[in-house]
Amino acid sequence: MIIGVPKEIKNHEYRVGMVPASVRELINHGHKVLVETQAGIGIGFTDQDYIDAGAEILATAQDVFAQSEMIVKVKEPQAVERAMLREGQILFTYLHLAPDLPQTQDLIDSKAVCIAYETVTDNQGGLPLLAPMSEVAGRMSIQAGAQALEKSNAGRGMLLGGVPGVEPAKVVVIGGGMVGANAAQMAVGMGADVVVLDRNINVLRKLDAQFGNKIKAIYSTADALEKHVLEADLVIGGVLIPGAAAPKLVTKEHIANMKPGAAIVDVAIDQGGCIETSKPTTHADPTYIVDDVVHYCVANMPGAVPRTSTFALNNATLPYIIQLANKGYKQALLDNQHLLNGLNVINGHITCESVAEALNFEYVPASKALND
Ligand SMILES: NC(=O)C1=CN([C@@H]2O[C@H](COP(=O)(O)OP(=O)(O)OC[C@H]3O[C@@H](n4cnc5c(N)ncnc54)[C@H](O)[C@@H]3O)[C@@H](O)[C@H]2O)C=CC1
Ligand SMILES: CC(=O)C(=O)O
Ligand SMILES: [Mg+2]
Repeated sequence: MIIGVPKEIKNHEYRVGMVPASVRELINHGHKVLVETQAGIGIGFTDQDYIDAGAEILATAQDVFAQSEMIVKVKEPQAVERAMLREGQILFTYLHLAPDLPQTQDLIDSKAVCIAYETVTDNQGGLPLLAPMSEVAGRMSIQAGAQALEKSNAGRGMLLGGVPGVEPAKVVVIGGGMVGANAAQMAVGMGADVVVLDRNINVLRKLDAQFGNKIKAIYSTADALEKHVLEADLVIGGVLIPGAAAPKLVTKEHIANMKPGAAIVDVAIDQGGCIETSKPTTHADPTYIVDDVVHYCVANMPGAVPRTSTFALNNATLPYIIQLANKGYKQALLDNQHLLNGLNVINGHITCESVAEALNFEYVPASKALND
């Protein structure tokens, strides 16, 4: 198969779909890899590194899209990239379609085969291609939140861990999954007072086993959420209903009643955000203020640490890229139900039920759409 790796074009996005070591694996399986010039330069990989791994370098994204049977990316395709997709071409990347009607409509119109990293599943009930970036974003959320709390950023002027004789900040993490557990780990390490809310009791049990009495793991009722959010200095939004738009758990009334200078980091912003006042921001201008509360809502947080993130992402995606390349999309999807769960759009049909529901499109089961 001919596999194409364009340079990412989202704001301050330096990750790349494949590192040279992944290219070498594909070449060893007998495939051809086309890489856009300078695609990896943001993390120190030169064109020569890709050539040494067996890739061919192309001058433009247009060339890569035109000549490749499968495009491997990191972030959702931007409008100019969507315009280059064609019928039957495989697109393997994050999509986050539920809050993004224009992208969804363009992918439907393209008739491409669009497989989303974030809805691929595994045997343990996890999301193996989302997990590594959730680890990164969860850990980063505490750094970002600590900065947002600084006075010069309009925060309350609090140090997360306090100092001897002065209370630490209260960090409230909503959603105790991959993002939430990693945020809690960092917040505990910095000496904050940490509460994690989740509505899955097994998740709360797991957190209890991991952290003991270093955190409070609380069942997430509307009551508990309101109490802890109003007491918080820093709120981390890390909930997910796979594929679906995030539920708006923190309302604009909550925000208005939070402490002046408190901060929120809405990591779930890529699925629309779990805070009513959230709107996506970029690394170039990551925060804004609503009712004296500092909002950080960057939708590609791992892009800030692209070296760590690209390797972590590639470690997870490579086996699936190889399956798709070796077998072709139809056989690879039919052979692996977990990869099939990643199929969001094919041949103009929406095959992810939660995306169809969020955007009012007809849902066509993947097994049916594959044979259309
Ligand atoms: N902004 C960014 O750069 C990044 C964003 N993310 C996003 O972060 C979000 C979280 O991802 P993961 O931690 O991997 O998901 P996960 O599935 O591991 O955890 C989500 C948790 O939310 C809980 N939850 C769902 N509804 C809830 C509710 N109403 N109240 C309390 N808890 C609830 C679930 O029980 C689950 O434990 C996703 O939207 C993901 O796409 C992930 C990586 C990077
Ligand atoms: C998951 C995601 O949105 C990211 O890594 O940018
Ligand atoms: Mg206020």
